[in-house]
Amino acid sequence: MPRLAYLGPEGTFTEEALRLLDPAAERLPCATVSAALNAARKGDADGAVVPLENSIEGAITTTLDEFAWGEPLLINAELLLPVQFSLLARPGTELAHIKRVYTHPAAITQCRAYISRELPDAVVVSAPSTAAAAQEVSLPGSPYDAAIAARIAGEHYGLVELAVDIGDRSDTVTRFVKVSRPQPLPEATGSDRTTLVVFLADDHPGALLEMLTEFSVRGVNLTRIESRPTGDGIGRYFFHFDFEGHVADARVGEAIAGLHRICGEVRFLGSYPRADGVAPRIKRGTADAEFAEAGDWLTRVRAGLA
Ligand SMILES: O=C(O)C(=O)Cc1ccccc1
Repeated sequence: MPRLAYLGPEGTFTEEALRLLDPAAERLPCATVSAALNAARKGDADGAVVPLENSIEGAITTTLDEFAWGEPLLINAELLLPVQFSLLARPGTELAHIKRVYTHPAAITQCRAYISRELPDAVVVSAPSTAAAAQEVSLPGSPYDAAIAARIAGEHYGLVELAVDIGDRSDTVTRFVKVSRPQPLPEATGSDRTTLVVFLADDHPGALLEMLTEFSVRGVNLTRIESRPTGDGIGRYFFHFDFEGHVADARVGEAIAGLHRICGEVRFLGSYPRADGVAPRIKRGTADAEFAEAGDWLTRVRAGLA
């Protein structure tokens, strides 16, 4: 039974994602995304489940940066989870008396309209996770009057639900990934995604275009691109890419080998089945058989046989 670290404590959305990804896993709650990933790196856990992006606010930057800098980890599964937020408070609290709200930053950005409409004078403070916020609010001497978290977190920590489904949109989805220390990749399924981090060799006009060209000429469709600061000064960035396909696919392998040739460093972060099951549209000339046939043709040309 694998042991999986996750952003805890009990009752986070990440825990819900973990339970869906691996119902049999033993769960190791951690205080932060970094702590969960380090537990996987050090071997305290076999892997970790962390949030990567959501459909409103985009990337969870702590996760992106951890993947780029720490000891290498490989993503081996992803999950798309619809999330619903509740306003939770100690029994007896009235909406009118809520002055301090505690929750995870991703929940703050996804409940902006509700907060400004219903709690215009409340101070909203960032918590390590939604469940950590609910746990804190449940303490009798807590400086916070309410938490925004999953309904299940309210049940777990003995809070009452003052409002349900308070997200700005009811169709918000968060994408979670399961990672582990480097190990054999999941097999290609025909509906896969690959994730990479790329550092430039040097800054020059067209550097981004050159990277994109490696994908474009091989018919590889990007599903996410993000630039993140390297920390070496203003204007210094590295890049995160998600794209369709598995590294076992010829077009994907050739594209990332191309990036390896022209970039400073390419960190491979895994090929894994897509949660939505969408299969890529293969552009003419980019199927495995066409790459193989072109390779055979080149061999004949080089042998003076063509
Ligand atoms: O804090 C949590 O419960 C998390 O798992 C992170 C998060 C927060 C808000 C939306 C999705 C995930």
